[in-house]
Amino acid sequence: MAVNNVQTYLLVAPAVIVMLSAALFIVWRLKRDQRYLLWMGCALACMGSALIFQTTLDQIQVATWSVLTGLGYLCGAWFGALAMGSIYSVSSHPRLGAAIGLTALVMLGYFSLIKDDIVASVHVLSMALGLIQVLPAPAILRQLRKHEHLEIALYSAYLLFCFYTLSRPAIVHAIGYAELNNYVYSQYWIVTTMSSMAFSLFFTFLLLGCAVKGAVNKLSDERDHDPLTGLLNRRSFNEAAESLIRDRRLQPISLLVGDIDHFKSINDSWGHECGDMVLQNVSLAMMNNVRNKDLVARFGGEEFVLLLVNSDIERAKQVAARIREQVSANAAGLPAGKPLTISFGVTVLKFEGNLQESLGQGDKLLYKAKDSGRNCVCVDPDVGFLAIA
Ligand SMILES: Nc1nc2c(ncn2[C@@H]2O[C@H](COP(=O)(O)OP(=O)(O)OP(=O)(O)O)[C@@H](O)[C@H]2O)c(=O)[nH]1
Repeated sequence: MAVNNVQTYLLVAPAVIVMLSAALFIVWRLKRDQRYLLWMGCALACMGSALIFQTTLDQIQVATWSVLTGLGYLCGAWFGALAMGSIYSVSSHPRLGAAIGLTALVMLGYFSLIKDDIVASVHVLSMALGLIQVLPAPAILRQLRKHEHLEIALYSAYLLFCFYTLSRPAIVHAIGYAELNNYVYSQYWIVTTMSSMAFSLFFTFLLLGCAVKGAVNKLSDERDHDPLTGLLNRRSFNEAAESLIRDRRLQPISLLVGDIDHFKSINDSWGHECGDMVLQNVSLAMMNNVRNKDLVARFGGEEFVLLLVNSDIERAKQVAARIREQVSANAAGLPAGKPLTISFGVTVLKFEGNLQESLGQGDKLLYKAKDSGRNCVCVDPDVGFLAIA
């Protein structure tokens, strides 16, 4: 298995692939939550190692070791499909992939160790690799509309790679079968190693782009949302509300300031965890009663603010009443028989009016509702109190 000069040059491409896999492993280690980096790292490691090993073999050894090198390539394709499935949250059908791989290994063994037919080996391997790779593709295609440019580019490159793998028998046919008699020095081998390197570089580049994008999205999500309930926090609510208020088409806009009654006693009686669950369930009740463009925020503690677009005071009153009823009806997860109520202050925002002033007004109305015995909706300016449940 001595390596000569030509082989040294041929080793450059697979060595680059192995280095790319190391880069993906390192980024995965740093981030941990993006599994597809690990799977694609495994895919490139398997493929690169198999390419390196096969490049160092002579013609007889290529046949002798074909099952082992085939195993490397098949594992690479299997991990690659797993990576793609993981990015788009679809199944890569790993069992079916493994079954295709095992069948291919048996056929490879037959065509290299028993019948010695290198053309058949190449064809079997190419078809099996292409089929394993293509397994997650239809499911990804079905939900591709949800994704952005980067993910669409990645999918297109992957499809191209699947197509290239499946068409390899045709490439061998075009180059001429005689070439394969000196396998690792053939044009076929140069095309294979170079194209594998080009695709690996492209995939690594796109995957790292996806990883950076995912990290940025996660950071901005954490910056904008309350970690317990997933609702907007005060800062992101103010930002989003200011831009909605400036849009004349969304008028009238109403503002609801809500606060769970006697929340402290829930914590004191049933523990902080139960209090957290109540906050989550109340948030859910709020989200279930608003439309897509409306905003729901947790301003801290047990205080919530809702901004309803295209909503006059009547609709705002109805929404507040519905939330109150739902919260009281299922007590937001409290032990049976324990009452849970919520009070609201409701006001309407003027076009380009001062948001902070209106929030202050909503707060005042909320305190009025609390002073009036809680479990009610206090409406601005003179609609008065809704009935107490
Ligand atoms: N479980 C839980 N409790 C919280 C959280 N944030 C604030 N609290 C608690 O919420 C309680 C708020 O109590 P108060 O401000 O007295 O209000 P209240 O008991 O609801 O009384 P009223 O508003 O007057 O009806 C405090 O005991 C806080 O510790 C949280 O994230 N989780």
